[in-house]
Formats: sequence, C-alpha cells, structure tokens
Amino acid sequence: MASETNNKDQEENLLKYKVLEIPDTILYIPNFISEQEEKDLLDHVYSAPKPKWTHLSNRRLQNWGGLPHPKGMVAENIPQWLKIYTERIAKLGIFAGQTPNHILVNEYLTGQGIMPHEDGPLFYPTVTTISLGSSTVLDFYHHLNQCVQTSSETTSSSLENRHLTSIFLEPRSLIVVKDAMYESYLHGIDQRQEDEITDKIANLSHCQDVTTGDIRSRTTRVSLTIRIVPKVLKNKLFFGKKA
Ligand SMILES: O=C(O)CCC(=O)C(=O)O
Ligand SMILES: [Fe+2]
Repeated sequence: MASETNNKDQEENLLKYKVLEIPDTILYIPNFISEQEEKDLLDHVYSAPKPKWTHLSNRRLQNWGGLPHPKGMVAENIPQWLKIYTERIAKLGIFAGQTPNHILVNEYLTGQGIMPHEDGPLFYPTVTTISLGSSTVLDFYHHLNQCVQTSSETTSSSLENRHLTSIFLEPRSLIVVKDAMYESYLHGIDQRQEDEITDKIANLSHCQDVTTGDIRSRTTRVSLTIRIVPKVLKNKLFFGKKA
C-alpha cells in the first residue's frame, strides 16, 4: 500500500516536467545534473581507453553495460561514475522499479547528428538521455506509413512533412521518452551548426533562458542515453575446455 502511495506521489511530481499531452509522453527536466557533475562526466568519458570508442560516419560512441543482442545481452559491469546516474534515474519511478543496465555515450561534433530512427525492441520502451556540453534539438517524426497521403506523394513523405515536434535539449538536462512516443515515432538530430528556436519546439516554457527567434550555436555535445535491456544472459557461455 505504502509503495502504491509512493508511486502516485512520484507520478504527480513528474507531471510538472511533462511536455506533450499527445501522444504521450515526453518529460523534460532542466538541470538534472550540476555543472560539476557535467564536468566530471565529461572527464570520465574522455579518459576512457581509445578502443572503447566506436567511430561512425557522423558521430562516435561508447557502449557501457554490454552489447544488446536479440538472444540476450552479456552484462558487463557498469563503472561507478555512470552508476550514480542509473540509480538517480531509477529513483524517478519511470522504469517500473528497475534500474537501467545500459548506457550509450554519443559524441557529436558541431554539425553532426543522428538520422531519424527508432531505438527498437531490444530496449524497454522508456529511454532517458542526459545532455553534456552543448544544446541541440531533438526532432520527432511520423513513420512513412503514418502519413496522410496527399495528391503529391513526394511532398507527403518528405521529412519536413513527417515532422511531429521538437525538443530543445539544454546541457545538463534529462529527457524521458516513453510509451507511444518511443514506440510509434522516429527521432533524430539534424546535422546543423546552429539551431533556430522556433515555435516547433514544444518545451520552450521548460527551458532556462531561450526565446523564439534565438539562434543557438552548437559545440561538441556528449549525450548519455540510459536504458534498460530486459533480456540479459545469466552467464557467459563457456566454449573452451576446462583445465
Ligand atoms: O544523442 C541523443 O540525444 C540521441 C541519441 C539516440 O537517439 C540514440 O543513441 O539512439
Ligand atoms: Fe535513439
């Protein structure tokens, strides 16, 4: 009973961070971490051994907690400097009592981004991201098949036409993307040097110091995407001969 009351209190506390009513649900929490915590996290990310980085054409990344796999993830130890945040996020009460076991670190240089995509079935359908270093704009899009067909198919399928909403991500903020927003829409970050603040950004009233019409330059941004991989292998399979 007591835990039911706690859950209800937690849900009510989170309501003030809710950005969109439809189609449920984006929460945006400014200053989720302090400036010192941001600095410490960046120091840790940049002190990771070189082979920890995977280089992609438009960003590089580090994977912590194991490699998600349809057959199950072989879980790896999460270092303490990241555990602080998986535990802090677990306390928000958005993961049905579980603690996130996976962190993807993405680094975007100015002008880099990530193509519209969905995170897919290997993850629990709630995703949280802490932004470090620079602000950016995260865009949400309808899937191609969700678009209302107009007389011109090319127009109706262009990304611009499929745009649903955008969220301005300030450094040190946390965004939570859940439910339909996770499962039924694509998200991406445009490859741009700067972001124009327009009324297409849904969370302006939750941001610190931004007004429509502002131009925000991008610098290097590091994001920590913190999630749950539900399917974990209990033991590493042992193929070698025992001594
Ligand atoms: O950097 C971000 O905020 C988004 C990252 C993302 O969408 C992903 O890694 O799947
Ligand atoms: Fe993603």
